[in-house]
Amino acid sequence: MDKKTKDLVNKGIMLPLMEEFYTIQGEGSHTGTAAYFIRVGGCDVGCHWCDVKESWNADLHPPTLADTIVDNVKKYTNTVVITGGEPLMWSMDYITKLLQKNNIKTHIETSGAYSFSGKWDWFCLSPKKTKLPLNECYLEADELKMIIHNKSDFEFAKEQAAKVGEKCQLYLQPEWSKKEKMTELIVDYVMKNPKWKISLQTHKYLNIP
Ligand SMILES: C[S@@+](CC[C@H](N)C(=O)[O-])C[C@H]1O[C@@H](n2cnc3c(N)ncnc32)[C@H](O)[C@@H]1O
Ligand SMILES: Nc1nc2[nH]cc(C(=O)O)c2c(=O)[nH]1
Ligand code: SF4
Ligand SMILES: [Mg+2]
Repeated sequence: MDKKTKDLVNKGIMLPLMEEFYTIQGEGSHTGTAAYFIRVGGCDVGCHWCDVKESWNADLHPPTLADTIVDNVKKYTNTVVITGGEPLMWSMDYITKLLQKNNIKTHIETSGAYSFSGKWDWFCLSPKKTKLPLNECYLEADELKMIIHNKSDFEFAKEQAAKVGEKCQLYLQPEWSKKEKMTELIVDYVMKNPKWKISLQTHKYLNIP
């Protein structure tokens, strides 16, 4: 990467773009809502069950101007979900300001493991044991989405819920490869602990991106 491109990526004016697609938000609070997804490359949180490991190496994804991405979004809808990889590895200030200037609602999917940036209409925090969220990210969470891969993840979910604000919505989502067993446990847990709700990866059941 030349120096000029590197500089633009550092400022968030360009982002390593893995893919962009118009689909239905499959998870969490906005499940069922049409949204344009922007998947940014780069992540070193290292979840062994991650369903987009191809995103991890940022060098494999071409630096793309945020202005070009926003022009694409405008053709489709008024809600964007920025995901990854780990979007907060990059400055989200430039792209989110530009999106909001164009009356596009900005949603993020993040582990919260990197410093907060951006202006968000919806902040979905999905903490990981391997690299915990920074305190500044807990404060921003509108939605806490805990992935349940084994029984001990319920205890981790409880600990993480103690760190978010009162208005934050709480979700338990079965890890896809363990979904039969974990969904059953989550159903039982939610009935006993009704402040939690269940989130399913509905796009995978629908066979859409
Ligand atoms: C691929 S991640 C990208 C955003 C960010 N790195 C994060 O983890 O929040 C998007 C969402 O998918 C969830 N996820 C990833 N792999 C999953 C799996 N195998 N089963 C269920 N959810 C998964 C993550 O926890 C996160 O909420
Ligand atoms: N339809 C759909 N909904 C999603 N919600 C969160 C996703 C993600 O990978 O961040 C995702 C995704 O990849 N597809
Ligand atoms: S933090 Fe997100 S993108 Fe990174 S490995 Fe975990 S699930 Fe995958
Ligand atoms: Mg996904």
